[in-house]
Amino acid sequence: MVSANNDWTPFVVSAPGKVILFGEHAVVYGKAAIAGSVDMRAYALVTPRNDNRARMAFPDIDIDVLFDGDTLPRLGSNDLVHPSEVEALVPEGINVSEGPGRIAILTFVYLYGSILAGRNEGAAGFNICVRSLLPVGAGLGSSAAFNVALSAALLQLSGQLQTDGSGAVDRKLINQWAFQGEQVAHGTPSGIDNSVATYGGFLKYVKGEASVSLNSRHALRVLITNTNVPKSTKALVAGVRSLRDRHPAVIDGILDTIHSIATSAAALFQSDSGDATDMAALELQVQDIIQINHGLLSTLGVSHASLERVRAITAARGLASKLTGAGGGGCALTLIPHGTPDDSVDAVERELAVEGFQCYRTVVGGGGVAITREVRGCSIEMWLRSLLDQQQQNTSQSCSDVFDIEIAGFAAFSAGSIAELKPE
Ligand SMILES: Nc1ncnc2c1ncn2[C@@H]1O[C@H](COP(=O)(O)OP(=O)(O)OP(=O)(O)O)[C@@H](O)[C@H]1O
Ligand SMILES: C[C@@](O)(CCO)CC(=O)[O-]
Ligand SMILES: [Mg+2]
Repeated sequence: MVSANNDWTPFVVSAPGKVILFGEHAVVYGKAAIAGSVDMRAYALVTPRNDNRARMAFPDIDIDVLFDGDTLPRLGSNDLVHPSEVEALVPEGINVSEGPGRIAILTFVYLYGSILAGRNEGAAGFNICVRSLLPVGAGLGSSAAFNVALSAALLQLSGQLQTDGSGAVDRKLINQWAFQGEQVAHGTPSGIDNSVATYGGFLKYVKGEASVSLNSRHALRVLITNTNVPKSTKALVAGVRSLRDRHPAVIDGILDTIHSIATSAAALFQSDSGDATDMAALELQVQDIIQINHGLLSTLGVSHASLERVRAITAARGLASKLTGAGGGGCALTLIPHGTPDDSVDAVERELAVEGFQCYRTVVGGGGVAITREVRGCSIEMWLRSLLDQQQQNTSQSCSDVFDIEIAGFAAFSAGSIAELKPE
């Protein structure tokens, strides 16, 4: 709990990005989807200050705002504000013009007003700085990782996060608030991205139902290709909605087929016996349905020439790819079947790089939201710094740009204070 004299110690919250294997867009209409976490995360560092002000620094999108605590909203449980109506709550003088910063500021103001309302009256203020290893707006759930990290940080500050005997935090509460944050950004998100960022792992998701963890015996190896073509998740989701409004029976048929793809894929992964021959057969079937799912998404109008280029390059080497996330640019996903020679994957990566695309090789699954309050033997800022240095070393060449930006921004953390990011 935050105390009046702000004698709490800094802490770090992190949450992963996600990759959708099957079911994007259809999941918005209550159909099944399959997704898992990726090993790129957003990190929020929270430090105390003594002047009743809240500083939010989001260097990845060039945002650094200092709020006077008294000007931020306090939303009681009776003040029902829909996330889409939050602009009216932003303190005067704060610029919320179009751009990535607009959504981030609106989300912060909404979550601050809702989560901290009435619970931090004695708190003297805090700094929150979020850095992410995820490309922003590329289909890997950067908004969900941001929302989960921000929600968990504010819940922790407000004293609402209960930990059980094993030290695990209340993920359900974090996920609920992160979903509200996603609504500020998208209007009608399905909730799949924030669920993966909260719980991690590899799961089947249906809106409004508890996620089902898929216990495939084999690690699912994928190549993610960022086409670097910017896209808007909100606009793409709205485009599919308008197509469905014009042709409800036709589009519902497509959404139902995508549902069948996701449910049969879930059954396939669940049936994985761990036997190598079975795995090869399973991967062949997964490759088939990757092609079919992409075809249907393309029919929904959410592919892009750059994504088709990724498909052609990978298909020439026998690998199946589909768009992942909202489409319209952003990222493609390629299954790397077990037994694919490393030099084939290297060659594909080189060909994709020639097109100006960026590749990440990863295994689907991994931990969800995590809060680090204490580290033995060093400050939390030093720990974060060395963790990021280590990740930089472990990451393939193609990620280096992302990490260079990352490490440069985090230099301020190792100095021990977020306030040193830029002079106020
Ligand atoms: N590191 C970050 N710092 C601050 N805000 C961020 C950060 N990463 C993401 N965001 C917020 O999320 C928005 C991007 O979300 P968007 O949903 O369009 O893309 P995505 O989540 O990367 O892709 P998808 O939803 O298709 O998986 C940014 O405009 C910004 O508001
Ligand atoms: C396109 C979509 O299905 C996935 C975005 O990652 C939207 C959503 O589920 O909210
Ligand atoms: Mg998003």
